[in-house]
Amino acid sequence: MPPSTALPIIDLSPFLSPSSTPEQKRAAAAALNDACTTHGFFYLTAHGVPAELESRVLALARKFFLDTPAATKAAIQRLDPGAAGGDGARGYQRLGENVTQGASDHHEAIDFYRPVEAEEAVGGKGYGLLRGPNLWPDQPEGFRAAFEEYWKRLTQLGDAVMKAMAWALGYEGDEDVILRWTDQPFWVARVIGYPPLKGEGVSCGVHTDYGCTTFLLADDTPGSLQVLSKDGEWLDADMIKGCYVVNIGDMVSVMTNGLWQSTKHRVIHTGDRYRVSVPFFYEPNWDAVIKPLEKCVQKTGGAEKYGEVVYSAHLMGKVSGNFYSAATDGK
Ligand SMILES: N=C(N)NCCCC[C@H](N)C(=O)O
Ligand SMILES: O=C(O)CCC(=O)C(=O)O
Ligand SMILES: [Fe+2]
Repeated sequence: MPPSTALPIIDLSPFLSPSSTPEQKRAAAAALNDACTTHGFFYLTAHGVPAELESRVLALARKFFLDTPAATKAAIQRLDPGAAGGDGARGYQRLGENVTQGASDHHEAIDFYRPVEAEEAVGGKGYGLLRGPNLWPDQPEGFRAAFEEYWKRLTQLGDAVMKAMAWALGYEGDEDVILRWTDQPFWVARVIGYPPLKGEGVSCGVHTDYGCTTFLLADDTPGSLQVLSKDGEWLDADMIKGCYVVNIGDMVSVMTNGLWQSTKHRVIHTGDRYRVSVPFFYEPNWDAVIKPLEKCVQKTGGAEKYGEVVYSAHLMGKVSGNFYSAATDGK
């Protein structure tokens, strides 16, 4: 079997449809449990997000990176917290500005987060980390409307997957034990452009995602995203038409007491095309205090392997180390 088909394809539509039976939900939840136990990565089919909307956001992302002037990108440049207009996290980041494991990533991107009531500006200038407004490009036409519509759909899909997780973990009659952590999900969305690597380097270094569930939509460039299997082998996770590549994040490792682990992955994009991807990260509430679920503790030997984790603290710890400082990198 070629490595690209090694990840399972699963259907969680019983959690999207109001007319499904408990049996259908149980079968879907069992497949999810399998996929999350074995890989932490899977393909999600029958997700109900319109293909037209998916093509539209991918095309707009490509246009933003390849067809807009440098000034359009500079106008929404990510700035360090405290700098005028900056919250350190939201906005455009130039090629090489994102850092993973101490090395520069060969991609450019715009990062967006769930909108929050902007904090008081720090010292009358900027915002605290992650507390500013999203920065929207004024081109291409229709960018904001399309992505807002897309993320609304993805938030609903994320809600459904959390329900499926609750069932899969034994909380069929008690979903709220988990859903209370995600009723105001502090989602993250990236719009990423990858010029091909020339020689050394990585497009995005090895990492795990931070929160609950990542839904990746990318163009059809093959052989870029790679997933580290439990036996230490890198598997290709190429896009399959009509499916998302889905993976679980660090907060799911905590909730499940390690029963399901967030899986390492990386992007190495060679070849001669410019690759575009638009991952949506469905995450816990900003102030969720995540801790191992009782039933998961029982299934994993009876001892808690993780203490309580405040999601915002985990996120800020990650984000604060993700960038070369815009103020000091001399550009
Ligand atoms: N919100 C999420 N999950 N973003 C993933 C970014 C991964 C790369 C980042 N430089 C890092 O080192 O984590
Ligand atoms: O672009 C991709 O294929 C994945 C990017 C990724 O892993 C991330 O941004 O967390
Ligand atoms: Fe990732």
